[in-house]
Amino acid sequence: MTFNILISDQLSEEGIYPLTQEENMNIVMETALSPEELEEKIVDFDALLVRSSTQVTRSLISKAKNLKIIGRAGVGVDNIDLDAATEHGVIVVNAPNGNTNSAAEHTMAMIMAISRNIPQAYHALKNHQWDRKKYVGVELKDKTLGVVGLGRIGVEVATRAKGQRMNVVAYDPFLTPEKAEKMGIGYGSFEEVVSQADFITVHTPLLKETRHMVNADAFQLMKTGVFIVNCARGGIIDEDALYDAIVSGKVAGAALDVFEEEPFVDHKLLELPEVVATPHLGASTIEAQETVAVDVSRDVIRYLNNDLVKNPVNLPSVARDVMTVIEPYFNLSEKLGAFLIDLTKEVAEEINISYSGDLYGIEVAPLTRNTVKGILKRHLGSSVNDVNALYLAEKKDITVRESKTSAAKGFTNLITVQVKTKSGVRKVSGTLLNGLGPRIVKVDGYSVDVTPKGHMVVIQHIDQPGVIGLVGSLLARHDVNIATMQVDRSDVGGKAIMMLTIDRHLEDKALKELSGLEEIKEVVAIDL
Ligand SMILES: NC(=O)c1ccc[n+]([C@@H]2O[C@H](COP(=O)([O-])OP(=O)(O)OC[C@H]3O[C@@H](n4cnc5c(N)ncnc54)[C@H](O)[C@@H]3O)[C@@H](O)[C@H]2O)c1
Ligand SMILES: O=C(O)[C@H](O)COP(=O)(O)O
Repeated sequence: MTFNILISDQLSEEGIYPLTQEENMNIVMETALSPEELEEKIVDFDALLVRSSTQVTRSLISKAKNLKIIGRAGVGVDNIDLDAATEHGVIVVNAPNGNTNSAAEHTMAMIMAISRNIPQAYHALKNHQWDRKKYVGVELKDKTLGVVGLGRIGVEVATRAKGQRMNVVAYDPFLTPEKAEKMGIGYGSFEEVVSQADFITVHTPLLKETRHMVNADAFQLMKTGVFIVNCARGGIIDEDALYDAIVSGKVAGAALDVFEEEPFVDHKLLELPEVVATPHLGASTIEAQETVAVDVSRDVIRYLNNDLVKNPVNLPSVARDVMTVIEPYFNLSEKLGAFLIDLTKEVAEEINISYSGDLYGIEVAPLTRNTVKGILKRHLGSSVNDVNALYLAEKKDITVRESKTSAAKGFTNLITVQVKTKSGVRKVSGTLLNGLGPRIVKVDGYSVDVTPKGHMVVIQHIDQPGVIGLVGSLLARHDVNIATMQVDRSDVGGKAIMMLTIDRHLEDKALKELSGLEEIKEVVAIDL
């Protein structure tokens, strides 16, 4: 089988050498495609290799019917819609180590450039101005460098700054006092770090939590005359707030390699003489480009040849033939988790997931992550993904157990999710029906048959004549159309369940009225 590989950003030719050596890889390099052209082109490709310039959007991924892997020749994956990739069963790999050194060196170059006005003085000299007075700088020795984000690059920058005899103080949620002591640096909260520093350099990824973390409030805390460096990601620093802080004299200078919107040719920050800038060159060295391209190329080859990849971003390392089998269950597994946690309305203390039938004997860890993601999303929002779902569950002291049985109670495959909360245990089972897609087939032991999608109402009631009619007419009074209805009971006149799918979200007023009916024990509205 031949695989089509599209390279849509400028990658090192030496770096993609491993790919070119594979007989079954057809490589196309097109680095000037518009987003529309890329969406048209991607249909035929099995792999897409990018740097930071290509925006790998949900729309692009949804058009990429054959796409199996996205390789990011670099670290930051904020240009890739990871959720969309995961949902479509597309694995994302990156090259997290290959450009660390180059980015750290570039950061040091920027710190040096700005402390001694080198770009400004050079520019003046090129314009025939010999001005020694204007470009008096400051020494780095004995100054404090505040490092925000002490990961791969942050550590390298801190180490180099110590070589310049700077004092280093860092903030990173994972930084322990022991690690700081071992590195010979100080540590503190974000506020403590930015208020102590003479130079501040950021090295976090761009996340919801880090977007504009250096904002007007942060500038308020800083020393007057502070220098700001960003060789990580545009958006970590609020550019408007930085502009104001430079104009007001709070910030003496800024060195920027990255920007909120890239690329650009005009930027208001560049009109300020205190700003030095490079066009996202942190990783642009011959060495880094070769290494990152080799790293992603090798992972693409591994994945397409059914081997485990080294640097997966959105999934645990799983062979492609396994992925192909479990991919159809992704939607079902997440929906079961989301459905169940909406049903309980409480925080999970324990999660048990059992896999039966066809799923016996298959690597199901990615499905477990996906289910846990569905459960945690209710309280933690979109910060949960397949990569961090189990980690976050552990952090919240939620026990996650996975089990398998070959018998699937009459179904060819069955996933049962059980959640223990402080009020008790609830469970839901789902199956993937051949050709018909996912179905919820059991809720708390009652049999149902519902597609886990859209707006639902789950009603626990007493099995007696007239209840269905009451529910139907109450919903009709609220202009809620019932699309489907399922009923099951424990025994005649005993406990029963009614599961409705409706055409729109059930408002609180109707929900309250339903809950007020004597025959009804519990009503829950669920939107999946
Ligand atoms: N300019 C360039 O060309 C270039 C080159 C390489 C990397 N980068 C960027 O540099 C950044 C760092 O890369 P890396 O390889 O060191 O990543 P990394 O994952 O090794 O380190 C990131 C660190 O940030 C920390 N962090 C996360 N949220 C934080 C928060 N709210 N506050 C403080 N710290 C937080 C993490 O704990 C982690 O230690 C990334 O944004 C990457 O995309 C830019
Ligand atoms: O995150 C990264 O690896 C850097 O920002 C490099 O991006 P680039 O590959 O577009 O130079």
